[in-house]
Amino acid sequence: MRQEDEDRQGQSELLQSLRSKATELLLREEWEESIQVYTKFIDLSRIQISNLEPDPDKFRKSLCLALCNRAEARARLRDFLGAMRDCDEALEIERTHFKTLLCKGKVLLGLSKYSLALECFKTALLDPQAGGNLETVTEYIEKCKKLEFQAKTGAFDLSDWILSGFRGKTPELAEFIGSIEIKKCEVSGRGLFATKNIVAGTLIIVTKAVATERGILGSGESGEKAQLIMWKSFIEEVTESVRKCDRTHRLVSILSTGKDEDDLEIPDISLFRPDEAFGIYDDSKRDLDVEKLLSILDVNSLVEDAVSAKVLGKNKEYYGVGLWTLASLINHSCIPNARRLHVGDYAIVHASRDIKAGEEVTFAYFDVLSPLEKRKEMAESWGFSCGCSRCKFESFLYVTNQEIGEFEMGLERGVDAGNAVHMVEEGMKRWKVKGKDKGLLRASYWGVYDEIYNSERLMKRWGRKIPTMEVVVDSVYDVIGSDERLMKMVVEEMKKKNGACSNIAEMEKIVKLGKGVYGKVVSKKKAMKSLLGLE
Ligand SMILES: C[S@@+](CC[C@H](N)C(=O)[O-])C[C@H]1O[C@@H](n2cnc3c(N)ncnc32)[C@H](O)[C@@H]1O
Repeated sequence: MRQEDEDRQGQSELLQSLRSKATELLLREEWEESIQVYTKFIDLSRIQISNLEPDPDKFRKSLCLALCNRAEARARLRDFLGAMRDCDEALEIERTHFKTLLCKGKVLLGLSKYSLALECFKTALLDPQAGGNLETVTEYIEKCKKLEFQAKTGAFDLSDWILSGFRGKTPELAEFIGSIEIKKCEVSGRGLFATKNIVAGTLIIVTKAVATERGILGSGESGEKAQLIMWKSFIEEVTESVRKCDRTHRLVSILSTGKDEDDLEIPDISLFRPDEAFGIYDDSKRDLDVEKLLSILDVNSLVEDAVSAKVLGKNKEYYGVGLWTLASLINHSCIPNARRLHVGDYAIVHASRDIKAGEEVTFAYFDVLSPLEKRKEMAESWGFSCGCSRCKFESFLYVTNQEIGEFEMGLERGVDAGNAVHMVEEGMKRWKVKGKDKGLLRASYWGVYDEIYNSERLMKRWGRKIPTMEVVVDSVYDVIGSDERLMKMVVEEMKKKNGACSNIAEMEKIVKLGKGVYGKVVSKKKAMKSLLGLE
């Protein structure tokens, strides 16, 4: 045998063994290792092709398949950009390579690029291999259409999942940006502002996490330790996502570190739209400033079971922390108008009461059904001093009315809740607190209102001297929007009076509160009733 032929045979055997090894690793789901072996195979194949072997087509075909398989492994490791590059190279070799088109479509779906994904799946149908996989491709096509519709309209429907008791897979959602823009905010840095009137319950954004981490926290020292471990993995995950994707890097580096907020850039909202996103192939890996990233995570990470959020599905059982870039531009207010709903890795931000065009969209970082001093402490632990109009109003009221301080001291000594509510209501007449502002103080002293309306004994004694629960709930809703505690109070009252059924006006009120807590995510009445705990 000639030396040349021997070399060729040697190369061919080497390629053969690399391919078998890589396939085996892929089947064993050892993604990193299979990528390494496929890379060796791909490099060697390229050399063979450029050496103008007698049968370059044979090499091209196997190169196409190897690229496709490496793309699959990269996608599993969430290296979407690497996967996209492999898919594109494979498709240059074979324009309608079925497996590659399927993989590219799935990657594009992962990047929330629904229309491009749809094109891929439609092209896949042209391949003869599609015949045996028609059902899979058709399912993907339907999914792309559904997500594209959600992304355009903001119409999401979780009814069936809710009615099934959250069984099965968590629904996949589209990313959606409603009628909002990013503007300079008077209070601090930038914020999100409504560009149109937004009705309570309307979805404002649906956004996928850069990273999330969940776990079960015990109490005491072990709980703290578990939280530290979770935080460490969360930081690693964010670092990884930022390192792998230039777009994520860009979006995360826009976020506030809590310092010099007034000098921050004001990005255009389109930067956050996945379909308009810049260079999905541009992954010029940047050095990460670790200190900056840690400050960003400190200021912007959100916990899923926060007071202004609800978690649906199995994640409810865990403590979860995550980073949602667009939601990170939402400021805190003690008179918030929005809330979050967490479904899988998505955060759904919706109006918790009507929002006027031009108004800033805000949610509560901490419990705003608390008195001013308590709120100040909580804001401080978040690293800022709250500049909202409610804090300004209440600070002024405290300075001008010494009585309020004395009343609060009485509360600390454990004054009877009925007496306390009566004192606040009478006090508001002397302090000239009128109209909507009454809701602010009722929200501040919600604890005693809650106690009295939940106690038959106290209601018998004080009921006639204080406003009705409905009046108080309405006035608190007007200023802080819907809240689970308001909703539950009205539901319980209705159940006490009429059993599970109610008159239309009461039911409408409960649904309004429910939409404010959960957002408009159901089309079926039964599903809303189940969320409200009425079924
Ligand atoms: C998650 S960021 C919110 C967006 C931020 N304003 C920006 O420009 O990126 C949280 C930071 O915003 C500021 N902030 C949010 N709500 C505030 C409020 N009610 N009063 C004062 N500062 C606030 C604080 O500096 C806080 O650390």
